[in-house]
Amino acid sequence: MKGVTVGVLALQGAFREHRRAFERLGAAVREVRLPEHLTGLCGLVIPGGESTTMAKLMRTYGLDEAIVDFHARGGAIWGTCAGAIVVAREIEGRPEQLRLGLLDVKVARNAYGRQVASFEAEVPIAGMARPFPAVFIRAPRITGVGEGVEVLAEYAGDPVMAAQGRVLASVFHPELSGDDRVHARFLELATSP
Ligand SMILES: NC(=O)CC[C@H](N)C(=O)O
Repeated sequence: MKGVTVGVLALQGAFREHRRAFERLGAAVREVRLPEHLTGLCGLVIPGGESTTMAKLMRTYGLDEAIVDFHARGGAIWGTCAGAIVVAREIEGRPEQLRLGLLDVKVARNAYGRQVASFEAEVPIAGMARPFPAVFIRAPRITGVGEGVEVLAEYAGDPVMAAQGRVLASVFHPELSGDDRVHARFLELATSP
């Protein structure tokens, strides 16, 4: 994708892998560490990592408000795993945890249990011809979705990828599977009029 610059929040977590996936697709990537780094981007990825640490750092640098503004001005946002927690409206049992509330879903952190903390599954995604090799790492579970939310993929009866307007969330890690189809989907969303 020529002429497109997408941002990856680079405070903590798996941001380098996202960068490489977008670069394979021909997009330019900027690592975002301060509010001014959002200028001129069409989209921003909030990566996997540790959602409480990431949220604290976002607040420290003023990125929580800056990202909400960026979204209000038309920027696309994609949260993966911890990032999906950060964009959610509600975090079960943790009303005090900072989140952006951009996606009308309720999530439960680390909800896939200890013995299956990490696993891979072939997950069909709406609009994709072949299932996606989804890597789950201490993934949150989406336990509720609002009316305006479109569920794009499910695993074991739970939504694992969802969208609402220009916000996308996946509880798995597409940047770790070597399959760039979800990154391509996000670039389409971010560059659509
Ligand atoms: N791989 C991940 O991003 C895990 C998310 C992490 N368990 C959290 O709650 O923040």
